[in-house]
Amino acid sequence: MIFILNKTNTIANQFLAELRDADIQQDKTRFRRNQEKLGQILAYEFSKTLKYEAKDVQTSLGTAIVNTPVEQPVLGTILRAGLPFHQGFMQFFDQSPSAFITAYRKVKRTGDFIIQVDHISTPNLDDKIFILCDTMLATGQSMVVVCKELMAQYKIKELHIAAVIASTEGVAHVRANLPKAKLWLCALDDEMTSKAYIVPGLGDAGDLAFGDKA
Ligand SMILES: O=P(O)(O)OC[C@H]1O[C@H](OP(=O)(O)OP(=O)(O)O)[C@H](O)[C@@H]1O
Ligand SMILES: O=c1cc[nH]c(=O)[nH]1
Repeated sequence: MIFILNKTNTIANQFLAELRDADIQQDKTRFRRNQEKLGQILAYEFSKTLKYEAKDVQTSLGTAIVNTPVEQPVLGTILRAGLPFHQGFMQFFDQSPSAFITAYRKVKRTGDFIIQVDHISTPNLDDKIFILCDTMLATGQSMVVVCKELMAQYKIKELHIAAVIASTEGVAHVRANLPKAKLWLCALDDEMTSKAYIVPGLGDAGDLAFGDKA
């Protein structure tokens, strides 16, 4: 299953346009805030797939019957670029626990890279619905390495992967290696540079949100 937000004309496209815009994205607060908004919107779309049960809510005048989710998903993100997008998910799933993973591209002398996972801090994911949020899904290698590491430790009930922008190559890599994962994207781009940056993409998500790395 793959859901792509910008296939439908909604206000989300304005946030996505601002996020990609090389001038507007110089405003770091707005850059992070637009990712939060897109995280909120995808969280809302995702929430339509949860199971709901009727709950009695006592108002000051009577009893309202409200359908509420049976369970909250566990959220997760890969530091550091994914933080604002994850924050958006957290604002809607505001009772969910979260997992944080440190992973980065370790470039070899040949120019190729491997994904180095340094640290995982997570609640128990056994029998949980888990949504891993990361801003960019470029080669898809970070997502696959991190998910495989978590799946080796836990029996995840449902795996969902959310990204603001994905490349077609990254989506193919995820599908080949994590066939049961469901994908939630804001946009899907066709190209990548030789250094595996998505084109047109938005540039370096981590640096734009938090500043250049030393
Ligand atoms: O699909 P992949 O090819 O594995 O690339 C995706 C990774 O790149 C981005 O992080 P970034 O490189 O901007 O790192 P940062 O969070 O440390 O800034 C993004 O948030 C992913 O974690
Ligand atoms: O396009 C890309 C690819 C990886 N990381 C980014 O920040 N941008």
